[in-house]
Amino acid sequence: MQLFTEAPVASVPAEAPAAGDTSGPESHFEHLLAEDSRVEPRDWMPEAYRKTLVRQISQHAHSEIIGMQPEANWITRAPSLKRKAILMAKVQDEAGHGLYLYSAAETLGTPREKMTADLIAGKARYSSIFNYPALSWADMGAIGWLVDGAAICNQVPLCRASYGPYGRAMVRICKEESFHQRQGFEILLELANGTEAQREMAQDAINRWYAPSLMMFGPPDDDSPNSKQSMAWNIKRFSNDELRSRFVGMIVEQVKVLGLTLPDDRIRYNGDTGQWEHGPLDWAEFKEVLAGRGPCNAQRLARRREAHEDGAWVREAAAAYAAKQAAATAAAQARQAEVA
Ligand SMILES: CC(C)(COP(=O)(O)OP(=O)(O)OC[C@H]1O[C@@H](n2cnc3c(N)ncnc32)[C@H](O)[C@@H]1OP(=O)(O)O)[C@@H](O)C(=O)NCCC(=O)NCCSC(=O)Cc1ccccc1
Repeated sequence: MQLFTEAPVASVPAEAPAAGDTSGPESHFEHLLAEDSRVEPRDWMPEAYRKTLVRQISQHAHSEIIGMQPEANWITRAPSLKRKAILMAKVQDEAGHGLYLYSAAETLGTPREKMTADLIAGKARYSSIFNYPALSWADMGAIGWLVDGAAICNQVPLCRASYGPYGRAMVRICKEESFHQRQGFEILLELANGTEAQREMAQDAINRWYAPSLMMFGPPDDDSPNSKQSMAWNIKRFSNDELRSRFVGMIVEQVKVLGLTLPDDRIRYNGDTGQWEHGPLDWAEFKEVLAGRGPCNAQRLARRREAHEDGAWVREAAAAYAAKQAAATAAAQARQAEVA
C-alpha cells in the first residue's frame, strides 16, 4: 500500500552565478530561484524572504515540540510494553524534528532563545491540530495515521524548498514521519479487527481527527495571504487546497483497508479539475483555535511554559560546563604559547 505519494528529492547545491551574471547579489538570488537551486545561509536574500522563512520554520518547529504533548499523555497508558516503547520513540522523534528546525531557523539569524520566548509568551503560532485533546488509545492511531499523514503530504514538497537548511531538514523528517504514519495506521488496523468496542473506539477517533487534520493544510487558497509569495519564492510548491485534496485522495483509499469510514459523505473525485473534493470545513472553528481559543490551547502553552521553567537548571549546567571547557582550552593554549 502506498502511504505517501511523492519521493523526497536530493538537495540541489547552490550554484555560482551564471557567466555574465555579475550584476549583484539580488540577481544571484533571482538566478538561484530561476534555476530551481538552493539558497544557502551565506547568500544574499531579500529581508521579506528571510522573514517568511523564519515565520514558517519557527512555527513548524514549535508544532513539533507542542505536538509531543497529546501523545506523551498516553505513554504511561499504552496497552503493552511494545506499544509504550514505540510511542516513546515517536515522541522523541518529534523533539528531534523540532531541534533540526530550530537549527535551520537559526541559520537565518534568529536565536532559538528568541523563538522559544515568543512561543511561551503566546506570541508565536503552532499547528492548530495540537489544540485538540487525545481522549482514547485509538487517538494514538488516528494521530499517527491522519496527523502524521497530513504532515507528510504537506512536507514532502518542502524537501524541495528553496532554502537549503530547511529542505535538507525536511528530507530526514519525512522519512521518520513516514514510519510514524505506518505505526498509527497499524494501531487502527489492530483495533478495527478487535472487539466491537475497540472498533467503535477506532471509528470515534477517526471521526474526531478527520476535520482538524484537513485544516492542518491552512485556510482555503482564496483566504491564504502568504501562499502566492511563498510559491513565487519556491518555498511552498503547492497551494493549501491542492495538498488538502491530495491528502483526501490518499486517506479515502486507506480507510477502506481499515474497514472503517471517514465522517464525510461528500468526498468525490472531480475528473474535470483532477482534484478530490470534500464536505465543508468549519473555518470559524479554525480561526477560534488560531486565536488561542481552541479546546486545549491554554493547557498546551501552560505545559510548555512549565517544561521550560523545569529545564532552567539543565541550561544553567550546560552553560557552566561550556564556560569551564572554554577556560581550560584557553589555559592550555596559553601554556603551549609559553613553551613555544
Ligand atoms: C501550510 C502552512 C501551515 C500555512 O501556509 P502559510 O503560507 O504559511 O500561511 P497561509 O497564508 O496559508 O495562512 C494564513 C495564516 O494562518 C496560519 N496557519 C495556516 N495554517 C495553520 C494551521 N494549521 N495552524 C496554525 N496556523 C496556521 C499561517 O501561519 C498564517 O498566519 P501568520 O501569517 O503566520 O500569522 C505552511 O506554513 C507550512 O507548510 N508550514 C510547514 C509545515 C508545518 O508547519 N507543519 C506543522 C505540523 S508538523 C506535524 O504535524 C508533525 C507532527 C505530527 C504528530 C505529532 C507531532 C508532530
